[in-house]
Amino acid sequence: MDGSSGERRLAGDADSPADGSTALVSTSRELEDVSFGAVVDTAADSRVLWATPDGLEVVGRGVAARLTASGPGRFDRIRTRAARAFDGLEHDGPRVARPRAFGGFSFHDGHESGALWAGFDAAAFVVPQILVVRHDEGTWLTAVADDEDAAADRLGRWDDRLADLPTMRPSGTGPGVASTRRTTSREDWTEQVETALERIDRGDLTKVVLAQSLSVDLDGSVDVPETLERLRRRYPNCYRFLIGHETGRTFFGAPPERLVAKRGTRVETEALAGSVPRGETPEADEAYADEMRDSDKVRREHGLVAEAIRAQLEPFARDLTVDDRTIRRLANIQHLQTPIEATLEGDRHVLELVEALHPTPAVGGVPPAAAWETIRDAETFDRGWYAAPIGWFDAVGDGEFAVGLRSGIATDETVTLFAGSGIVADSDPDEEWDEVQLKFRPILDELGGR
Ligand SMILES: C=C(O[C@H]1C=CC=C(C(=O)O)[C@@H]1O)C(=O)O
Repeated sequence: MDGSSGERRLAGDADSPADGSTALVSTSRELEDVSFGAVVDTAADSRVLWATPDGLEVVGRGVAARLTASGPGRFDRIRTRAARAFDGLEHDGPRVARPRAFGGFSFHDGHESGALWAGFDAAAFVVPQILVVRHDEGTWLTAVADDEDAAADRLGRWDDRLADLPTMRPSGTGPGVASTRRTTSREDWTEQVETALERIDRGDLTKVVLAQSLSVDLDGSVDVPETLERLRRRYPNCYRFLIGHETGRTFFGAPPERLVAKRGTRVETEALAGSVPRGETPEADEAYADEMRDSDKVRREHGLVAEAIRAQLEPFARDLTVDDRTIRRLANIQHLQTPIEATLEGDRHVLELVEALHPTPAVGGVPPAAAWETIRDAETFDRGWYAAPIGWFDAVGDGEFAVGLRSGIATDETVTLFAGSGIVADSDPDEEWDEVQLKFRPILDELGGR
């Protein structure tokens, strides 16, 4: 943080401004290029990185406003607090460089940030003091502060600071993996899957996504921005995110799955569920894809997700289109994907859609209550923010959220990874085990020092 102004904290149960302050002011300037990793690499303060497959990249530092909430009303409370934080906001710059609140939610609303997730509340967003945004419209630096002079001053100081940073930064190699520890043994996993299958057999449950975590001790410090840069090269059609907390913990990942994107009344989402590996040859690749398309089990698993998203979105929509299923190919895995688009009936905040959609049965299950109960009974680790909505929203309630998959939480020399898979009737515990291991690979490979 540059220390010239305090943060505005909007938390607790009172919805009055915490500091009685006036509106936020923001100002932008176009930049020559800058290395995004370099902007967030050594920060000990709050830092965020957000990048989408369509090429938007944003990094942020410091806290102009912090919004936190807990419990079942957390989506609503964040919205109320955001309205106060953004009330009267004056932005001098292009739309792409406007202030946005970045952050996310925990998977469960009853989340309490224990040791692993220290600093990560059940809902937490920051409006950064400094944003660097890159899109087709160029690269922009934005400063946010409590008044015009402070914003202009911050902009000037960061412009000078960025001029000293490299425009290219080597993406390096991973620190190397010293050892890994599982929270779920193979025996425990088999038992968890079999218990879920019994519930499915009894008719209490149709689908549940069970997960595992893998704790990785490294040979040296992890550089999360560098790791994300390497993930960008291997997984260019995935999101990338980093949420770095002052506690020194950083949640990061390269998820393939969009939860929702909203601009005005246009909404885009997708069902992404069903997985097979990549083949060694184009023929083997296609054979796996065919196997997935033809599998009754995968079709059921996927269909439940598409149907739940359609049903959740319908009450908000004037029209809604469920497109044809396609195969989504990532470097190490293939998924079944159904794009879903809608036009909203009226003016909505993206967080209303996030609340309606989370968790989709791609990460939760059907029916939701029985799936949540099964997850709580089965899992021996704290999901925290894994598989939960991660993204941003702006002053008018537009925004974009990914599902926090293919993710991990890092401290200096450890990273805890998370991955899961959908269990439906006919699931085989051994095949589901293999699928989970495949989903650990993207980050594990980049940590391994290949
Ligand atoms: C739960 C995860 O993946 C979800 C997304 C795509 C495919 C999935 C599957 O085939 O089970 C999962 O629903 C994860 O990556 O941890």
